[in-house]
Amino acid sequence: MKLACIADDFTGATDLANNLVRAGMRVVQTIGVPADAAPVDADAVVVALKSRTIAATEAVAESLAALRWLLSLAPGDAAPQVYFKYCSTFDSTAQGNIGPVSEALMDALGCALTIATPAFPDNGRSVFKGHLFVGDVLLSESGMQHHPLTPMTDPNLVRVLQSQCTRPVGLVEYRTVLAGAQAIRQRLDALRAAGTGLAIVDAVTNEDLMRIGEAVAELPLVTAGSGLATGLPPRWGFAPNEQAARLPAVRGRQAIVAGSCSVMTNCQVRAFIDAGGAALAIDPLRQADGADVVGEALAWAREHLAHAPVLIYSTAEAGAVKAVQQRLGAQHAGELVERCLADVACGLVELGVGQLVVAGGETSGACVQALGIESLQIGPQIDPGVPWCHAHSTVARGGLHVALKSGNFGGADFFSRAFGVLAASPAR
Ligand SMILES: Nc1ncnc2c1ncn2[C@@H]1O[C@H](COP(=O)(O)OP(=O)(O)O)[C@@H](O)[C@H]1O
Ligand SMILES: O=C(O)[C@@H](O)C(=O)COP(=O)(O)O
Repeated sequence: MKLACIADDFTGATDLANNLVRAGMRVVQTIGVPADAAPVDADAVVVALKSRTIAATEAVAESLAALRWLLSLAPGDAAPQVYFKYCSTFDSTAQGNIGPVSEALMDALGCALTIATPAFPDNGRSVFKGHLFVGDVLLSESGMQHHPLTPMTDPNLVRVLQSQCTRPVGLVEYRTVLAGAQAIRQRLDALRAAGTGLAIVDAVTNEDLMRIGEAVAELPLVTAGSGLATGLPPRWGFAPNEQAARLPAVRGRQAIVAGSCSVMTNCQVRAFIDAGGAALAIDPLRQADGADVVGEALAWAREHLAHAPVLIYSTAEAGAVKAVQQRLGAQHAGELVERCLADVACGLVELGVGQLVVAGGETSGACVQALGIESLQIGPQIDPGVPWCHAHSTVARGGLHVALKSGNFGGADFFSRAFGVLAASPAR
């Protein structure tokens, strides 16, 4: 194993695994920390946690448990590089968890300095002078300022990360990144010598990520979005390999469950409905008042599933989310809706759904856990950062194809296009 990865949510984990697979690595992705330490035959292992929005102390404990399990797979001198994956929009709360988890991993690995590189150019995330851009706008103007759980109101990542860390946070500026791997290494050495613990690294293009990937070969720990994963595999001689994308043959009905309230998911829900798709909205306030929202949704789905994909969604615009949160509290509203959509996902699978798209990171975490999925095999990419996967599930006898879509990923027609991509890709 060359790379031991810990991802702070489930969509992020498949995003990372997807980039590694496309770069030619054999990847095993587990859901949570497995109970045993059976040998794993893979070049990279990704442990998916649901630790992005939980208390920082719990996120640290879970991440360290994942680290211990990963390192137990590779005893002796062959220590893999450790990769802490978080969101390309640096999603975090005022308490963390990017800073506390990064520092705990540094302590555990005896790592004096690590990098923080959320850039993912294929999805329009770039970092320049420490500021994160989503497409053409700053993070804080991208819609992420309204995120239900992790509103991002400051685009200056040095400042954001510093507020979560005890160690000093520095910056590797773009002109250094452009100058190449040696210049980046020298800058990192200088920062380490000056006592800096974590360095935000500017990156705008995939070539930048290649240079950074080469420069960080000696670091025991890197922290990043999934973009950096494209820059690491060439170092070990891996090259792109399409064979890695073959999954078992498709079966079953098609459904989408959406709990993301991100700008792009709102747009995708609208596009699906405008194209005549069968869609049903979940009302969190009716659910809070005790209505059988799950039962109603499944009764509706039973009527529509035979004909085409169905969409069941709680996705709403910022104003509507705020109104729900004012009545229920942000945390409680989030948990309530996640529980509801997880029950809906299980019910859909019991109704014969074999191809399931879930939109939203926390939502995916809740659904995947409820479906009793322990590991995922990565298949063909639908859009950058979102692959189809295949999983064994305690609810789906015969296996399940799932696509876990990060809130802001995918084109506007993602929901209608996703199933065609799966049908068109050669099966194993
Ligand atoms: N209508 C709604 N009102 C309030 N909260 C909601 C609503 N719909 C979804 N949520 C919650 O918002 C959060 C969205 O987060 P997530 O699923 O990670 O999406 P994203 O990928 O966009 O970050 C979840 O906790 C979800 O339960
Ligand atoms: O890095 C990314 O942007 C994604 O992999 C990711 O983590 C997105 O999180 P959600 O939007 O919460 O799904």
